[in-house]
Amino acid sequence: MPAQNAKHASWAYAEEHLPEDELFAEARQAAVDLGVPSPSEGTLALLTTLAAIGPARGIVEIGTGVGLSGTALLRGAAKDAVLTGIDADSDAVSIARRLFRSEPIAAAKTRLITGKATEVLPRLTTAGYDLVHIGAGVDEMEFYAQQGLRLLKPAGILVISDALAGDRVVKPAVRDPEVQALRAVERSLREDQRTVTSLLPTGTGVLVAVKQSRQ
Ligand SMILES: C[S@@+](CC[C@H](N)C(=O)[O-])C[C@H]1O[C@@H](n2cnc3c(N)ncnc32)[C@H](O)[C@@H]1O
Repeated sequence: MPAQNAKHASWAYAEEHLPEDELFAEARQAAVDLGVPSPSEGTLALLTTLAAIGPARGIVEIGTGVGLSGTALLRGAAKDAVLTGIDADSDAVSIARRLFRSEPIAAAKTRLITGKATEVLPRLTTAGYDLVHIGAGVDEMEFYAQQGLRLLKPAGILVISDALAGDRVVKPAVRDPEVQALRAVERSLREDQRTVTSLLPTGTGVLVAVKQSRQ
């Protein structure tokens, strides 16, 4: 098998590492009907794993959509965790609310806010959270990332999903504003003395930055 094909086969194999349950399959269909993109299976498994570190108690999510990623985060988080989910689309928020109600782990652990992340984030408590997931469009990506670092406690985890915008970030000829914003945020987090980072090929790319606790 040529190296490129083998690499793709490994990526696909890793994506299917954790089989999805019926609840997620239904939520995926609701997302398709609404026209909201969903995180990949591998991305959801990674979110559950990252939330299990600590485990996370305070979680903020930008772009909760129909609630797949929020549910994945709560499956790994502490029993008394609270997820503050922000989404500008009220239809998506209604579906997320239903999903959280059908998921025993997520019941009563979510605070959903319908609104623009640029307006909601500044109102949240500095150093009050263990994990921030940025799963929304990239119109204000640098602002979201800086707000994320402000919200995190030391050793908190910042996760940006769809960090490779499909496969567009890796193509030098692609220079549209969305791709440029993702390249810029990758560089700024990598160069930020407060963080250690890793860019993973999971799903459509996941950038993970941990806010260092040592000075
Ligand atoms: C890729 S979808 C998120 C999917 C979601 N994580 C899930 O698991 O279902 C992106 C979501 O971000 C929301 N969004 C986009 N820009 C936003 C903004 N500025 N503030 C809040 N939400 C935003 C969209 O309404 C959409 O639901």
